[in-house]
Amino acid sequence: MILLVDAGNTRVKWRVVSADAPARALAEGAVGHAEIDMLAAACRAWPGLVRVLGCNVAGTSVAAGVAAACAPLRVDWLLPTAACAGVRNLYENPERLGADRWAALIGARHSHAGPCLVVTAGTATTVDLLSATGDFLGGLILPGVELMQQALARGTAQLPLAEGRFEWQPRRTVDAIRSGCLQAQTGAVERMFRQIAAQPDALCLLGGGAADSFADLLEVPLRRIDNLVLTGLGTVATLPAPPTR
Ligand SMILES: Nc1ncnc2c1ncn2[C@@H]1O[C@H](COP(=O)(O)OP(=O)(O)O)[C@@H](O)[C@H]1O
Ligand SMILES: CC(C)(COP(=O)(O)O)[C@@H](O)C(=O)NCCC(=O)O
Ligand SMILES: [K+]
Repeated sequence: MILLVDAGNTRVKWRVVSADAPARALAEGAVGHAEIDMLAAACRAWPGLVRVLGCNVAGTSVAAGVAAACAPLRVDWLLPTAACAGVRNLYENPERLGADRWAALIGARHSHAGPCLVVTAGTATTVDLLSATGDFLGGLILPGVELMQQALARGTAQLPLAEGRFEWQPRRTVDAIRSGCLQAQTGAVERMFRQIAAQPDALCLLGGGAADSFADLLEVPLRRIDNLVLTGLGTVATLPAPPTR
């Protein structure tokens, strides 16, 4: 059995899979950075674990926390490369791509045969173009929904950090903030989708902790997929020599 770990800037998502069927989750969960030691309980609950494969974009102390929770198993961290599992990485500097984006692109390639827009709405929102032939063409990074709202509250005198709701014609400050942030997310997605919209089977794959806040607003062919990063890591786990450190 294998433990897959997606260490993001807000939460660490994990999934236990069997080595023969890494696409099927036997168990999964998510923990905040302050509770990473709870991963140790997952490790103890699955004594058949022989391997941990992860990706980390949350810095060295989160990586160290994951490593400590998984010990004595060692954690192999996915390294973005120029090509892996049928996906070609056209980033100018392939290794500079976030490892979570790379894993999600690999997951997308193995979930949908046509061209797709891979959207992960987490701390940041990423909007990545994957061609019908498996080329990662490039993508956007924007502040996630919560980060956008926090930035407005932090950077202004009059804007609160309060619950608003989406309105097409907002007439209260809190609704104007919420709607502005959600329109920014959906606008970015829909504009990027235009680049593949005319191709057969073009699809937007959407996941991440904030995905539900704007999924219903998106006017593109959409499939909600939770934890595409972990799906991609499951695919990488089947490779004879996965690019890890
Ligand atoms: N229970 C939750 N805990 C934390 N964030 C949540 C939760 N439910 C939804 N969210 C939203 O999900 C975002 C984090 O999503 P996630 O996919 O875990 O991000 P990351 O991969 O960056 O760690 C938060 O910014 C917040 O908007
Ligand atoms: C863009 C990200 C911050 C997204 O992180 P997340 O929201 O999943 O925590 C992360 O993928 C990252 O740090 N990327 C490195 C830079 C890049 O992908 O170009
Ligand atoms: K993200």
